[in-house]
Amino acid sequence: MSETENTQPTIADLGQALRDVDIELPDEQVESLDQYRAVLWRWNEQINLTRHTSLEKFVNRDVFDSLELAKLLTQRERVLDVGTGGGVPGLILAICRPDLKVSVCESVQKKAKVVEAIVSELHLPVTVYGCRAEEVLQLQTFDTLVARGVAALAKFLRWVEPHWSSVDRLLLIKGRKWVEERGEARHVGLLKNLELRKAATYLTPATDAESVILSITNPKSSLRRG
Ligand SMILES: C[S@@+](CC[C@H](N)C(=O)[O-])C[C@H]1O[C@@H](n2cnc3c(N)ncnc32)[C@H](O)[C@@H]1O
Repeated sequence: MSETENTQPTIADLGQALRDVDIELPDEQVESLDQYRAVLWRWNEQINLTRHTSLEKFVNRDVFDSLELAKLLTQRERVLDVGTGGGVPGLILAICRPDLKVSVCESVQKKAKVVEAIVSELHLPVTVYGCRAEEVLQLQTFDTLVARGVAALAKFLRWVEPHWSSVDRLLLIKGRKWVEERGEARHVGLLKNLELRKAATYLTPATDAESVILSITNPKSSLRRG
């Protein structure tokens, strides 16, 4: 049976879809992920939060990307997901890495309210900010900012530029255009005082599209780990 937006997958289906891409998670995390998927898809009928409305895309894109990020996060990091949309990667990180202190921000109020409702329904220990990341960084400090699909590198770096004292590093999920984006950011001098490295490269299951996770730090940031 092909999956469409109207099918109702079961938790057994999700467990199998995860195993198909070699993801093994404790049963309770699979259960929470499945609850998240169900609630997200329910809200998605009212407000556009995700285009990934098949189990395959949920696993191969959303869960897979989030777990690639999770591999780069150390125990108990304070993480801010910038532009979380429907909660990716922030809510998936909160489910699969309960040691992390996860916050998410979303500048579109309607979306942020839905994410708040999802967090509350799933009893996730996640702080939701219904505002722009730049505003959150005026109030709070974080070890790592994570983001997927939010802005081109130069734009993102402009947002963070005045706030490096509030953040230790950025971990940004990017597709194949990352080299072009790095060129643009370099061209306008935004990478001059920063260290950028490719922290991970992986192929998205089924499509085999290459993704990278860029790690960007500011050696002068007062939060830098020793
Ligand atoms: C394309 S969606 C990606 C959502 C999610 N990260 C994902 O990968 O499915 C980008 C989201 O970032 C939000 N956004 C854009 N700029 C932002 C900012 N400066 N601070 C917080 N959210 C922002 C948008 O409202 C939008 O919901």
